[in-house]
Amino acid sequence: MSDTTGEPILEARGLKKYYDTASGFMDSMLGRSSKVKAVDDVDIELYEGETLGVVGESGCGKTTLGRTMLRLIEPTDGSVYYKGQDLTELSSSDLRDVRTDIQYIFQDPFSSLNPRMTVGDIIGEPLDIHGIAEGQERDERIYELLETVGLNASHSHRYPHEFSGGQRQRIGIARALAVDPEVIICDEPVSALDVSVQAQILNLLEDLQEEFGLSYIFIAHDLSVVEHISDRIAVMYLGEIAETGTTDEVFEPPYHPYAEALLSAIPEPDPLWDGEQIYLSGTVPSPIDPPSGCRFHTRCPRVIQPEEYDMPQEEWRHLMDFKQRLHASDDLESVTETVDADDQVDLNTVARDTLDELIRREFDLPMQLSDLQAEQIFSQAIDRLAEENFDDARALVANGYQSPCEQRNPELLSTGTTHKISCHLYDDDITPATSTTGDAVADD
Ligand SMILES: Nc1ncnc2c1ncn2[C@@H]1O[C@H](COP(=O)(O)OP(=O)(O)OP(=O)(O)O)[C@@H](O)[C@H]1O
Repeated sequence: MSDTTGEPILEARGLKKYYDTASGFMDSMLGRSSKVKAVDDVDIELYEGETLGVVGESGCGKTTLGRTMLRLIEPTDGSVYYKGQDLTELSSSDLRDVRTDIQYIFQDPFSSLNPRMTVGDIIGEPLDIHGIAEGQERDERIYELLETVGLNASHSHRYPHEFSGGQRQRIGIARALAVDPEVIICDEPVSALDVSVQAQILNLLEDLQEEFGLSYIFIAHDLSVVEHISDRIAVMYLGEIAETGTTDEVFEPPYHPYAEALLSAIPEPDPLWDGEQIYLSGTVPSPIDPPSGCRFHTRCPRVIQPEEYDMPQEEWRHLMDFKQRLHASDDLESVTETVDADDQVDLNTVARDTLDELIRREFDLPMQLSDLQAEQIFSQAIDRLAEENFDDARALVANGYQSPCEQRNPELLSTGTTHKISCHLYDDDITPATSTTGDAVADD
């Protein structure tokens, strides 16, 4: 178990990585580029001997965070401290020395090993690069490493294609161990493997941690993978940290609504979640133009209603979905894309009331919204859409249905000594229609 009272062994402060999407010289010259905000102002700490799980859906920036921390990718801004030393300020030769202390295990054991090298040379390469051992000593070290990760010394003469996925990941682990590191960043090391093999690799990593006193950052898209291996967890969403705390804190209320949804998606028979699975609207938005305010508001089941409204939470979520679809649509086909395909209505000649019904069906809204003011706005927006006046419909909905969550980015707020959540539900300045207390929020 880690000691989180001392200084972190590895720490990111205000770390940012914005990728430039300009595809060539002309794009750059003409200013035709935009920034992919893959990691956006992230603070995390890794303490000695602990495992920090970093979790989030595909595209949330986990790999970019892991690689930027080791400067395999250059950060755009911010600092990474290893034992107090800022890695972003090191020259490449000083950085090479530090790289023996911090190693990286890649997600895909199939592509991360050079197919033309023997296993012995793959594991021996870091020994050569860092001048750690040569000749007989090098061979012995390779045999020892192979045995440490559960393979045989005789495997050193074989090639990667002769091994299974789990065995290849063991080879990747042996290569990382060769330089006697202190920290290993494990980037989804088991997600390409069968479930039974996953457990073996996780056990191996845990055994190695104990034997060598290693500290891990363990990246995964699934909370169930990090549940047993992590001392602490950071949940990432669209380049930012949504929630962080000890594993127990993250697995218990109060929850960030995103973490809660990930938790509810853990397949049976995990006893930690006994509610229904929470389904999120849509997919992760583009990090080129992330949503305003809280980045999760476009999908959040608990997105806060304006104080003047009083309607069931699900209805409000569906109204927000309608608003977002309208924002991105220029024709009625896109607004009614699901029901339209079923009904084959001619939208060029559709009657206003039929359109009203189609849109309510598309967004699972009742024929009369629970809140009178919200209903009036909806009805006026349908009038405008029936006239194909998209601009006015969009403006009505944009002004009428505004969540406090869209207006400013929530801070990471402490809800316990080590537990932090970035969500306006826990922000005293904002009064949601539902209760603000953690347990009440989590249990309804
Ligand atoms: N070299 C690059 N150039 C431009 N955009 C990139 C680059 N690498 C990653 N991205 C984008 O940055 C965002 C974060 O990607 P990243 O791979 O870090 O996420 P992730 O959470 O690790 O996802 P996955 O689990 O799929 O690897 C994504 O939108 C991705 O498309």
